[in-house]
Amino acid sequence: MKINKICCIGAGYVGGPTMAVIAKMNPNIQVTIVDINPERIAAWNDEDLSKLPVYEPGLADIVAETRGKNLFFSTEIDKGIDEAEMIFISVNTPTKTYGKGKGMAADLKYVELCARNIADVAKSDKIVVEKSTLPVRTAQAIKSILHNVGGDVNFQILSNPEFLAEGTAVEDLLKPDRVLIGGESEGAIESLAKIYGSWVPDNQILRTNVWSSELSKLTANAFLAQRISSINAISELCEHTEADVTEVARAIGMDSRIGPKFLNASIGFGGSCFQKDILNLVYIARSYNLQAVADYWEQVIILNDHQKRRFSDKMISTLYNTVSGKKIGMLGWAFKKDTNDTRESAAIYVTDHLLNEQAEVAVYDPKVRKSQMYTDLNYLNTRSEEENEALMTVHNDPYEALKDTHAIAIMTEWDEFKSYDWQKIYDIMKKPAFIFDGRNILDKKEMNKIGFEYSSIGK
Ligand SMILES: NC(=O)c1ccc[n+]([C@@H]2O[C@H](COP(=O)([O-])OP(=O)(O)OC[C@H]3O[C@@H](n4cnc5c(N)ncnc54)[C@H](O)[C@@H]3O)[C@@H](O)[C@H]2O)c1
Ligand SMILES: O=c1ccn([C@@H]2O[C@H](COP(=O)(O)OP(=O)(O)O[C@H]3O[C@H](CO)[C@@H](O)[C@H](O)[C@H]3O)[C@@H](O)[C@H]2O)c(=O)[nH]1
Repeated sequence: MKINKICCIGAGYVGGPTMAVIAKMNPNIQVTIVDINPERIAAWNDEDLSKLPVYEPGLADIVAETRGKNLFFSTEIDKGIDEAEMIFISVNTPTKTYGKGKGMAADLKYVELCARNIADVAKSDKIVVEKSTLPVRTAQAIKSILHNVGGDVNFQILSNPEFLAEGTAVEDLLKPDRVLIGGESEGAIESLAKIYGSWVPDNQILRTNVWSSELSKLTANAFLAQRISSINAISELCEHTEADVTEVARAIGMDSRIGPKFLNASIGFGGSCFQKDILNLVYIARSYNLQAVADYWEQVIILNDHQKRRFSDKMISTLYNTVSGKKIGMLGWAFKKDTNDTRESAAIYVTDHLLNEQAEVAVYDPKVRKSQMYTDLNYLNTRSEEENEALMTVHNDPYEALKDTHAIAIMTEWDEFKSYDWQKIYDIMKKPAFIFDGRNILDKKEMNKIGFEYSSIGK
């Protein structure tokens, strides 16, 4: 099928950047991104590109180049579906917070709503592409909905999971390691492959069956997260043995079978994907009664929770077993650098733990909005919104946040933190001045020379 018009349902961290790059690389295809959230669409349409709802290096330039030409953002979902030959479903698939599978399974209600919406509106044949991360065999459910509600319109369903990482989304989209397309219909697969083919070499466009494609996405995230939990487990052992986790990571990473990437010990992984997708994998394994498989992958999450917890526990024990009434400066709230996304960020959990111990937390992050930080904390429901506002302050200036603090916790590896005037920071802190570097970004010797009590992960 020749594709002239694409519609993407979901203008989020995946839909926005992915479609912007598809539009840039395919100037003859009209791409419309639709969403039920009018504020989000208004932000994507904002003249002021600094107000785009997703911050990603390089994204604003691509939006500036394509928006209004062949890239459009709209709340008119039905119109978008009706006009397009190919529809991407790129809505959120969070962990269920209710009912069967609560806390484990992916909540597919938004995906199902999209399928029903497409079935209701479509008057001509469509290729429906699963872009959201979905449990293996979801395409079956989408197919069943489309075929049972959709009259005599012909639907082809493809799985095309997205592998971009936040903070490097544009780079990842422009130079993907691979593009994965799972499907039954060769024609539909090739229609989508042609779109990617305008910038991705054909040997990097992998064609598989639908189920392999769906399962590969969960598996890729499980393997990546497993590497982080593995090195984080070793980091704790390093702290007891005078081994240095950075040296260990370098030593093992030079084995070409292991490779050097994704071996940075940290405060624990965050982000909207790893935890959600592994919990989903565990849930799926249990649903097939594969207990050993489920237990194996669940351990990745258990270790990650342990890593976050032991970081705040170590802060408290080092600060003479009490942080009550002490001001703690927190550098970074985003789950990693170069993004404004805070979903599942370790900073949220560490702050909550410190507030339970009656600390006062003063936060600075270069890209995350104050309102988002309070939303994240309030979502945990640990204490009232008023209490959270009284105990946690948010600052636009890092030096102001760090003034009169007893300790600093580095939660995100933002580059700018490395170039701060650490002598000046030392001077404005209470003494002894402690730094807990959850990202291993500062130089221990330099910090000790200034006078800091410095501790990091796995050293
Ligand atoms: N964030 C990432 O880096 C990333 C990377 C790869 C894959 N994924 C997967 O991609 C999917 C989307 O993730 P995201 O981070 O973009 O989510 P997101 O929450 O940023 O965006 C989802 C958007 O979908 C919209 N939406 C929900 N239901 C809708 C409906 N019925 N009609 C129209 N719009 C609707 C929401 O309003 C929201 O704007 C998830 O399945 C996620 O697991 C995410
Ligand atoms: O060596 C490392 C690498 C990462 N992290 C942390 O792990 C989390 C996730 O990082 P990253 O994977 O870079 O970002 P995401 O945007 O969550 O991307 C992951 O999740 C996406 C959503 O499914 C996938 O598309 C990507 O391929 C996959 O990398 C962050 O908190 C990082 O700080 C570490 O602690 N150590």
